[in-house]
Amino acid sequence: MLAENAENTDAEGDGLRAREIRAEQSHLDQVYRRLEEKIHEAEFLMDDASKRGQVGTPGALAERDAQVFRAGVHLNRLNSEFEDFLFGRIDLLEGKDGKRGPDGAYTSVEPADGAVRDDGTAGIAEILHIGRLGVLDADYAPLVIDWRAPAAAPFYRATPVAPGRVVRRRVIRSKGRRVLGVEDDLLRPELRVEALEGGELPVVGDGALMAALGRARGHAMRDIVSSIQAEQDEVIRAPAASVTEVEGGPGTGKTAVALHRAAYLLYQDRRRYAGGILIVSPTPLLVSYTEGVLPSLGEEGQVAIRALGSLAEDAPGTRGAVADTYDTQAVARVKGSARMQKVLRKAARGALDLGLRGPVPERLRVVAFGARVELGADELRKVRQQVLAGTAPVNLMRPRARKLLLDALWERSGGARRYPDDPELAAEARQGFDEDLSAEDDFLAFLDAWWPELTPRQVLGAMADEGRLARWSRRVLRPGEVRELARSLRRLDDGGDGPLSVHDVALLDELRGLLGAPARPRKREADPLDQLTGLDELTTYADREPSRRERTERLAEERTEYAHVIVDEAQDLTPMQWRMVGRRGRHATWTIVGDPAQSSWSDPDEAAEARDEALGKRPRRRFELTVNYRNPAELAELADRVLRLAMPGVEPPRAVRSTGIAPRFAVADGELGAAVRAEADRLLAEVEGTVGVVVAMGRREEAARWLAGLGERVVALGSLEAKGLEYDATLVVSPAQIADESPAGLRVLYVALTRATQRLTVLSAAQDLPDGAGVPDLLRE
Ligand SMILES: Nc1ncnc2c1ncn2[C@@H]1O[C@H](COP(=O)(O)OP(=O)(O)OP(=O)(O)O)[C@@H](O)[C@H]1O
Repeated sequence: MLAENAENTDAEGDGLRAREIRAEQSHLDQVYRRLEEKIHEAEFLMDDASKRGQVGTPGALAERDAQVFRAGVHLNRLNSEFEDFLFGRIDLLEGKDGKRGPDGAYTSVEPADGAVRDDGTAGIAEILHIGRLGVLDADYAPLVIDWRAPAAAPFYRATPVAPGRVVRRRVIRSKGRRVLGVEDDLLRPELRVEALEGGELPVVGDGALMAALGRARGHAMRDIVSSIQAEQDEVIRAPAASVTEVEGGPGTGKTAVALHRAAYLLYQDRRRYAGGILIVSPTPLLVSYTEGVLPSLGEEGQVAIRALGSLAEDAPGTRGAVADTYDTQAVARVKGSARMQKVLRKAARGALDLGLRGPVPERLRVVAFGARVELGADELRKVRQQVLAGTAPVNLMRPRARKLLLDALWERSGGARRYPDDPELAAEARQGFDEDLSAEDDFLAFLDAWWPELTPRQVLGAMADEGRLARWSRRVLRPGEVRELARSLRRLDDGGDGPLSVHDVALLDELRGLLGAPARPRKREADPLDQLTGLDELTTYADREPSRRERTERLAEERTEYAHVIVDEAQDLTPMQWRMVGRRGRHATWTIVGDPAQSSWSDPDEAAEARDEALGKRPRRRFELTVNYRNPAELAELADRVLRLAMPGVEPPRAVRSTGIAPRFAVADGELGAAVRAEADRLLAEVEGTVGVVVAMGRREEAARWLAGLGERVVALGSLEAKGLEYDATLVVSPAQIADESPAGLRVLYVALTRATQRLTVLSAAQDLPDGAGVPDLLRE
């Protein structure tokens, strides 16, 4: 039965494989028995705690709550249905010293002096099984080591060149409680080794990595926990402090590494990262593609994966702001530019005069000391300018505006001259004057209308007026840029409501800072602890104690700062987006992954400056990933031709796989839509998994119509949406059109050509100038 799953056709190999699978099965059975015991323990603890009386000192109750919370998290993790709880094993030589770490494993990486005997034989001294969580048996001996524990590092790091104590590395493939297969790598082939169980150390098959890479793709990314490679492992386990920067070409595992690093950091210092880890992704498509990876590693809750277009969604002042539309490349360039800071600053101030919240009064009349006192338009303007000379956020300047208005009214009323010889009486009179006026409805109504509380959306909406925008952006934007920007903002109505683009969101976030957060609406939200644990049937001490509860609510609601920020596809952030992300990590440590050769931003220097500003003076640690795990060599070679045009001199990553299948070149002679559909259909027949059809951004909607009815395995994508994603097969439609769409078009085309794990078809239209073999001009050698 088990042997059915074996891939080895050789009968002897089959027998060996089946025997080794049985051995791992018996270990897995033992692990599950122990897990069940732990689950019962955790359930008992929860049950017991919730039954206990709701009395006691606040300290004791809070401690009990914490215990229940921990047990709940633990229980949830144990109960998760992992596809492969146990996935690895290493057989190790005796270590240099006999010390054991907290997980029960020996800590030494290097073998003891006598571990290899003079005659080239050696004995296995220790076996470690590696899995998603650590499990100890009843005697505290390790049954499974958590993949993030130091003792598990040799599983990922050992190579034949530097094997350390590792003799054999085994990848175990299991589903639920069943072991399906094993694949071994022998790291010390020169030795004759006795297994710990006796007999010669058996070795089954090879190429666990290749087997993993060849499997068909679905619409979700898988974790790579069983086959992380040494250079990737170094990034994942790099110290958390300061900034870790990772560069690598397409398919080198940058996104995968970033996600595994989040899980590693949580394991390493859970208390610190309770402050939250933010992962910033360029598109909602990439967010949904990667979302399942962390839960599969046993981690959720403390990690927020957000698309750039929804980063401001939870912040007070921009709540609900989510991008759902696109800008043209020209408009995106203006909105993303660092120059927008100046324009927005002027807009935030200038918008006070626009009557966005009702007519702006031109004079202020009050009655003081039995007489009418009035400030006219000129005086009001002067007061406004005086207030705006400050640096506080505009909405928070209102108390100062009130104070300066009262000063001016006091002056005008002659109040200052009434008590020339008695400063004490004068001060008292002034206080009475201020109190009387401040309580007057008319004065308050004036203040509301004259210094209205503005929202970021209102100000952004106000920028749709070209004349006004031209005033606010004088000497900053060119007239053509002003026209395009104003036109794009006409999607918004007078109040600023309407569809937002991803670049609008960064502008709103900037305006939020310039205006200051408005007063917080009072509302009861779900307890964050409940969301983490699913413990909603329990009430906790914190629930019953209102001030603590409010504080917890407020913190969760206002989480715009994180303890660690991970930026994926960092090469694409515009300067304004760097500012938005930077505001969320002012006190954070950072991991930044990206590939300059895939950048769709046209001014890399400007973006680099903004990135430096966001990261400040923190020291940086740099890593490079060099192996392409996604594209077969045949497809990578084609993409490299575009890389040479886009970024001459840049070294492409090394593709590790070859399928023997060259890319296909087709030419659309007649109607483009029919050709796209026919080629997509052809790819669907050739691969089991997904097919991505990449078109120029301007063709997205058309393409979706062309493919209608072909089923869920095929998706139409604009070139910029393809970022970070992968498909079994890709159809790239009109390389020339993709390349011509923006100044960074060649790099965007490079992204499109590097999405496929198996097959690639390039479909040319007339503008691609295909040669006799259908190879478009841009892709010829
Ligand atoms: N060590 C590994 N074992 C198995 N699969 C891997 C490994 N490293 C990467 N992969 C696979 O290679 C593919 C590419 O990984 P990933 O998307 O993280 O690369 P990337 O560097 O972010 O690519 P891009 O820059 O093109 O977005 C994924 O399918 C990933 O699962």
